[in-house]
Amino acid sequence: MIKGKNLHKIFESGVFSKRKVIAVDGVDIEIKEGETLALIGESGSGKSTLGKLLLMLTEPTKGEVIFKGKNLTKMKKSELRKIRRKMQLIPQYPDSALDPRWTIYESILEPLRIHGIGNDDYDKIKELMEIVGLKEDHLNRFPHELSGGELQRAVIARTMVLNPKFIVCDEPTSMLDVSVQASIINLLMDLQKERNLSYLFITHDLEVANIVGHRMAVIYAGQIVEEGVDILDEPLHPYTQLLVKSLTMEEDIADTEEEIKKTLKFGKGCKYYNLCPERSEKCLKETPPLVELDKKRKVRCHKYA
Ligand SMILES: Nc1ncnc2c1ncn2[C@@H]1O[C@H](COP(=O)(O)OP(=O)(O)OP(=O)(O)O)[C@@H](O)[C@H]1O
Repeated sequence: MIKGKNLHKIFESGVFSKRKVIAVDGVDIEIKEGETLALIGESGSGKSTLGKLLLMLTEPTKGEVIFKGKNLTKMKKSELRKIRRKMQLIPQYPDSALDPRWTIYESILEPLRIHGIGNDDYDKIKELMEIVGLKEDHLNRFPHELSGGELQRAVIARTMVLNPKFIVCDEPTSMLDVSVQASIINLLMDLQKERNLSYLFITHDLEVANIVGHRMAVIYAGQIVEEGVDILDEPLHPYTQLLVKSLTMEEDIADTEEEIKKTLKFGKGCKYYNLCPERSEKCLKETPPLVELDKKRKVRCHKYA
């Protein structure tokens, strides 16, 4: 369904002395039809940037995005606009996705207007409300008149109105009460089954990733360090092992966010070198490749190369 090939995103900031941040550093990724790839990593590891690259909401510095066999990176803007309908984002903050001055009906209708598909489609939108678990009465309300969970359901309805095929769910439940999180996750999973959707599900919550993901990818400092199935049962990369231990509070990962920031400009060698308990000379000199092992697992660590 969608592939990212050798994706890079370098951000430059500063007027006089340019500071470079390598937010995504050579990522190869593929999500099949009807599949969820759960992308896990800490704050600043490049999850959202990778999601935006796949949606072409940000242009890759290097690399390609292929959607249903078409190379989006080489496409004219007008062509890309048509394809964008099929690729949508469910953001972390539902209130930022809806205009506070518009009713929920107007917000859900807007994508249809933008893409020139409809100016008024009350019946379709009413049906969508039912599908996402909202009432017809919600359509006349403004965003501030909805709870966090209801707002996220309205955002999901707005996303679904265009019948997308691929959706980046960027921490869609992290701002919600724990009691509401499960119902939103269930809704997304039901919609996936009914509509054969493909998801990139971004989260820093390993338990959520385990529930939603058919496969999982772990990202550290802009690079995928481990990818495959049953990762949490048998983590192979030292960083994934740390994440899994942090679940049971055996390890604290408070220092890693700071360390990620330092390594975003790192050149040669393994980016996890400074924190790795199993580092060797080779890890400092050579960037480990992402090698494919058996059991459908890929790992970026010299131990397995
Ligand atoms: N527009 C931008 N300009 C400059 N730097 C950016 C920009 N967007 C992201 N970055 C930097 O790129 C790195 C990766 O950011 P990104 O938002 O992708 O991480 P993340 O894993 O999604 O984090 P979080 O979980 O906190 O959302 C960070 O160092 C961030 O500061």
